[in-house]
Amino acid sequence: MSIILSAKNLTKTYPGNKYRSLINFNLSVEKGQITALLGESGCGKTTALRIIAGFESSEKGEVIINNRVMANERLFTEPNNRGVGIVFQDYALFPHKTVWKNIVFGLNKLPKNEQQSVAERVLSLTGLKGYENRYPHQLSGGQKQRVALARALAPNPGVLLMDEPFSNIDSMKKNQIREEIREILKAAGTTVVFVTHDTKDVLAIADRVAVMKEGVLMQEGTPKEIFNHPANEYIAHFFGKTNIFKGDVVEKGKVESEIGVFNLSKSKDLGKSISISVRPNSFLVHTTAQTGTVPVKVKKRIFMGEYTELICNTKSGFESENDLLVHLSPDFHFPGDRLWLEVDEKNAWLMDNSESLV
Ligand SMILES: Nc1ncnc2c1ncn2[C@@H]1O[C@H](COP(=O)(O)OP(=O)(O)OP(=O)(O)O)[C@@H](O)[C@H]1O
Repeated sequence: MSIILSAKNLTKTYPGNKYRSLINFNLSVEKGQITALLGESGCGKTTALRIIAGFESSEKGEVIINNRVMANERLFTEPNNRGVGIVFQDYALFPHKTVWKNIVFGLNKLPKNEQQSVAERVLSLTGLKGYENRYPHQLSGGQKQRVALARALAPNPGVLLMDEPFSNIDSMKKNQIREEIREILKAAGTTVVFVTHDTKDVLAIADRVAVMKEGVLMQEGTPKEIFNHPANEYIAHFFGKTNIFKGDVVEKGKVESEIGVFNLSKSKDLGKSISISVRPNSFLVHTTAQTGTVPVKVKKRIFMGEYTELICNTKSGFESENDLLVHLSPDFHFPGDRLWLEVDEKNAWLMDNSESLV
């Protein structure tokens, strides 16, 4: 697979700020891949996207697109010469131009007949045939987004950059629109980097995800890898609900904790503290005490449709302040407020507490 986009050591301090908004940011994106930059507000994801697009400069490092160095310490290529398409958060459609005119706007270097065939291709790709003569105000949010996408795809960009593409779509429609967008992007074979703070966007459309915090890319991988094997507690929490238990390395390769004893593949110093992440649906749940189980007291049951969320107290004596989340099938009935939990080795993910950056 060939690398279409590579960002190396991008670093940014905005004028007047005492902190760096982006710190040694590295990313490689393969052809046809959809990569998400994920993180909470202010973590630097838009800054990374804007540097790749050429709307901001980096203090050091370089941006390479399609084997061409677009920016480094000596050179800077303007955004319109980078071969990137951009879909802005607010779509930035021209309000007084029809859908058709919005789409052909960036094609003015092509002869008229080619403009026509490209526009027809992207209209059909984005399911907008029949809407050519409408104005943006005559479209739904999802349709506007597809026009923005059609306009960005029309010049056949090497890389498409999207800033929070689903933030203006109401939540009822989001799932359907995410699926449509993924299908369009995959059908076009486009290489994409998009920014989001919503893990649901990532799980629905991304092939890979880069999780960021305070200007640093902390972990990069497939959504499944990051969900199952987060590098640290922050990522474990960010990527869906989880329970964190503390454990200690008691002998070489063994971690002892409140929720059980686990094997550790990497060698760690004796006495070292380890965090154990267990997703709420990963417990084996018993209604009676068994060896190797931990008793919990159920404080609250919340019906969530596909599952029931239990909020429990753990630790012997039930005095812990820490809530523990358990997801059960709504059909799982149990009398009273006591359950016994067990964690299978394969469902426990052990992390070094040092938040070491991967
Ligand atoms: N033009 C600017 N001037 C000064 N500081 C800025 C500028 N743009 C962004 N910042 C700061 O840089 C940091 C990262 O901002 P950035 O917009 O990249 O974050 P983000 O992760 O995209 O956040 P959001 O999800 O809220 O858009 C923030 O602390 C922000 O206040």
